[in-house]
Amino acid sequence: MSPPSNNNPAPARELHRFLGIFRYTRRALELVWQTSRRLTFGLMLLTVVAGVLPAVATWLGKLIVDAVVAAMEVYQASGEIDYQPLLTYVLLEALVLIGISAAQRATAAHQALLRALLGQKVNVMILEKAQTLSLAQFEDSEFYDKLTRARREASIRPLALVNKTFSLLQNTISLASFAFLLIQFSPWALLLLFIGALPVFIAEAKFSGDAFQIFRRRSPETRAQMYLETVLAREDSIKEVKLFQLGPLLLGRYKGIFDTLFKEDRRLILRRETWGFLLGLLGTLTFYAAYAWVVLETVLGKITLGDMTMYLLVFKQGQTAISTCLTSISGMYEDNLYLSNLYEYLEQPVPGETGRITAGEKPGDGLRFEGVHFTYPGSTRPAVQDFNLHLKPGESLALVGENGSGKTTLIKLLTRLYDPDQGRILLDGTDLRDWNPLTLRQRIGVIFQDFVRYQFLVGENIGMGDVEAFSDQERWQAAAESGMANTFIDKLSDGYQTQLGRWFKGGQELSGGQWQKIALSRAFMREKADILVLDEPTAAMDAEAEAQIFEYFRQHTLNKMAILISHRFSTVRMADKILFIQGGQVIEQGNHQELMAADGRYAELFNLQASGYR
Ligand SMILES: Nc1ncnc2c1ncn2[C@@H]1O[C@H](COP(=O)(O)OP(=O)(O)OP(=O)(O)O)[C@@H](O)[C@H]1O
Repeated sequence: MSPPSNNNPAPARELHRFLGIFRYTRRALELVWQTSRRLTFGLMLLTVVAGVLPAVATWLGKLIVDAVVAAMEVYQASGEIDYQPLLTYVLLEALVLIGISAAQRATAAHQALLRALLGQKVNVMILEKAQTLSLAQFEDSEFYDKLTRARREASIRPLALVNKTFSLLQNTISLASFAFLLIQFSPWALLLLFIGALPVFIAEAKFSGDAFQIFRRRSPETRAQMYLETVLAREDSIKEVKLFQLGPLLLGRYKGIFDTLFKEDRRLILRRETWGFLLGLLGTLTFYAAYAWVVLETVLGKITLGDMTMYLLVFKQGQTAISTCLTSISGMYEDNLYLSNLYEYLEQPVPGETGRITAGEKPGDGLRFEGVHFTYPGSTRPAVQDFNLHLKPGESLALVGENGSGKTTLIKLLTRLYDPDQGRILLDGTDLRDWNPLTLRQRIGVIFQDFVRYQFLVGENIGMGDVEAFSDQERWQAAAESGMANTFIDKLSDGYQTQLGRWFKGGQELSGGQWQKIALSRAFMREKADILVLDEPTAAMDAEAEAQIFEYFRQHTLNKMAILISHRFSTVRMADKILFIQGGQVIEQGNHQELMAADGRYAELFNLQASGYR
């Protein structure tokens, strides 16, 4: 926020801030217009019709009363009654009221259709944007807040804003037509109408601004509540919650957050409504002042009885129109504030992946890490330091080291989920940053330790490894054989067509090791990739299965580069090259024999594990 300046007094600044927030109205209108021109146009037309008709009805009311008075006079003088004009006016008024009701229904239908279309459009925009963002952005809690807020609120807000804009337009038209009628009584009456409404308007604007500030400020608490809801009611956490009896503890936290938020809400609601009532009283007082004035003028014979009914109605409806306008404006202000969040998210700068190279300068050179350093955003400790490596096609590499030593981070750098802070990574002699990101990703196949368990068919879960062969059943089977998943898949009720997971009807849950075999098969789908990485996806398998898988993996990757991360030294020993990593740095390297001969950390841990198996 800019510091207050002396020549810009506080109320002016407040007003500027208030008006500035309306800048999203135009964008919301554009969005709605792009969603459906026909529906938006229909809505506009209906708005104008619904805006004019109430004044017409009021005016017809006056004509009816005056015609009644005239007819009564004629009847008293001549004993005759002329029904014709009276019935015509009554019929006309009935038609106008039918018109108003039809316009209201049609508006509701247009709004409902637009809401559905717009909700879908905004959600797709949010999800498409998510595809362009970097992993770092997803891991940034502030950014994640923005995304959550955008998803939660924004799909309904644009239409709400447009509806309010139209309602404002409609009421302004009504108000103009009422003003046209009222000004014939007295311009002062018109002024009175507006002055009466002003205090409520100011209060509304202030309080809706406060409400949004609260909403924005408490976003971390709201997220904490959402998280607790997930933990308390999701299949993957409920096991622990039950067994550790965490329910009351977590529910207590959940309620605690609500109580704090509620106190703040209550204060705001009470202040808002009390001030609304007090300032609204001013409106009521002005109405009755006008009432007395109109009545007096009628008694003095300056206006007719029909005029009196009309002016009173105009004044009353005018007040309602003004207060609806004000509610619309303060609602629009609120919607605009929420939309600002959606646009902040949509306009989040996308990391520029500008590389175009599709073939390296030195084909066949393989992979090189040269003096690579990397620290995670927001962290002070480097996760990778001065890392050097050369891996040639046909070689296999194993990364070993304690938890948190930086192994996964190296893979994230290799796959460009992050870029190094210093140094560079080369593939076939060309910096990864110069490679076309799509070509690069096609050359790499990775299964992370937290691979995704897609709640899809078994075959599709494997097919995910190569989108071009997503539905290719023969390829699924070949990959499943390599990943050693075929034996248990054949025993499933629908084989490769079995639905996995518990989210959908008939879904079957697999064991941890079985899921890992599915993930491995997914890696084997990636036939075109020449760098294959397995980041501990075999931890849940028995040692024999893991050793078998790696043997198979090695045979299938003869001309490729294979990188595996494992805490099992019995498997690691098979690799051509082994790097022992500690604190993001290589402390020992060589093949198994060399490292054993060196008798360092590797040898120590290898012997420790081997003695465990004895
Ligand atoms: N997204 C992240 N943001 C910030 N720091 C991170 C992030 N991921 C990992 N780290 C930190 O970076 C360091 C290296 O983590 P990394 O995941 O690379 O370890 P690892 O060797 O793969 O461990 P493990 O054997 O447990 O899988 C750790 O200190 C960790 O706390």
